[in-house]
Amino acid sequence: MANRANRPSALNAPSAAAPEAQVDISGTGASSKVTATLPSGESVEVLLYGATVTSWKSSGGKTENLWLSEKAALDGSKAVRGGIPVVFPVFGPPPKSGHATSSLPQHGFARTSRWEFLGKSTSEDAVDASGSSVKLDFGLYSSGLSEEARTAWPLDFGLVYSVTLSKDSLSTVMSVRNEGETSFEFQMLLHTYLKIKDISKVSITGLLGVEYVDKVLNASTHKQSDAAVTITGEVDRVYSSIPQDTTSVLEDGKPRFDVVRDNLSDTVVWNPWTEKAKAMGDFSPDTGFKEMVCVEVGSVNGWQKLDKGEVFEGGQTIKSLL
Ligand SMILES: O=P(O)(O)OC[C@H]1O[C@@H](O)[C@H](O)[C@@H](O)[C@@H]1O
Repeated sequence: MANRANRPSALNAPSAAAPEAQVDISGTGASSKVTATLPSGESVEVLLYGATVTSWKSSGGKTENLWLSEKAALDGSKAVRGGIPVVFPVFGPPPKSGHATSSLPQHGFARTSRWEFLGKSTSEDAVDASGSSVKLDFGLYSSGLSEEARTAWPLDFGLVYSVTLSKDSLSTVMSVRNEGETSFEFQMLLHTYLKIKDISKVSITGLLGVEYVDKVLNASTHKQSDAAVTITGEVDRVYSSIPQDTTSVLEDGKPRFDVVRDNLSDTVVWNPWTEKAKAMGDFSPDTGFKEMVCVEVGSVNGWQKLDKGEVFEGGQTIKSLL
């Protein structure tokens, strides 16, 4: 797992001849964010609140790949509507009672907690000497939780979330460590809002034959029988135990994104469509649902269990294929 001991490193430390990625910290308090830019112009922006990736630009900085609501709260007052909110330790509404997560809000506390920036990694495999990739690490520990979250989930854990920007891809990987005496169970998910041009031209592949729970149809279970998922109304599906690693998003039949899962077997496909979009106060514009689709990788079918000292690591690499 990513190790706290070898960070933080010096920001923008001078290196040999090759140009390095630029890493800047800006803003104050809950609005603090870390921005990394490669010498070739690609960039990523991460709000410390929730360690939420709010922007990822590829093609030399010309193409924004993530959808962010015009009314997303970026001041730490609520979870960000857009980008990549981190869901932990429970996905969706928690079990009503009888589970350690039962007193938590929907999607847990990671997306509404202030994370620590641990630094940019300087190890050779993490930061390409040519400046073509840079890895940023963020940490959240039980000691850093609000009193409310700590009371609701009084377990000792450490999360390290690594965001690696490369020329045409972004990797976001979470490491969960049990730092207490007691075992705990959790779910995690990376709630990625992909920016697309026109939802009517989007198809999603890589899910054929996979079972899913349809939250729009009373949580009934179905099997994906079409090779491509198209979206013509509200969609909220939890695909589980997916054998293939890659879920692809195509626009107009052309590959737009590949979302590659790493040690995570589930994927949620979500689009709120007209009514739900309108009903969300922080979803803007109302027609924004035409320009986004959430493809959310995670471990949300059942629970991951960690005993004392154990670590779980899982994440995604998203490739922008323009
Ligand atoms: O409004 P929230 O809490 O950010 O959740 C947004 C959506 O997140 C998705 O992951 C869920 O499957 C949906 O059911 C939910 O509506």
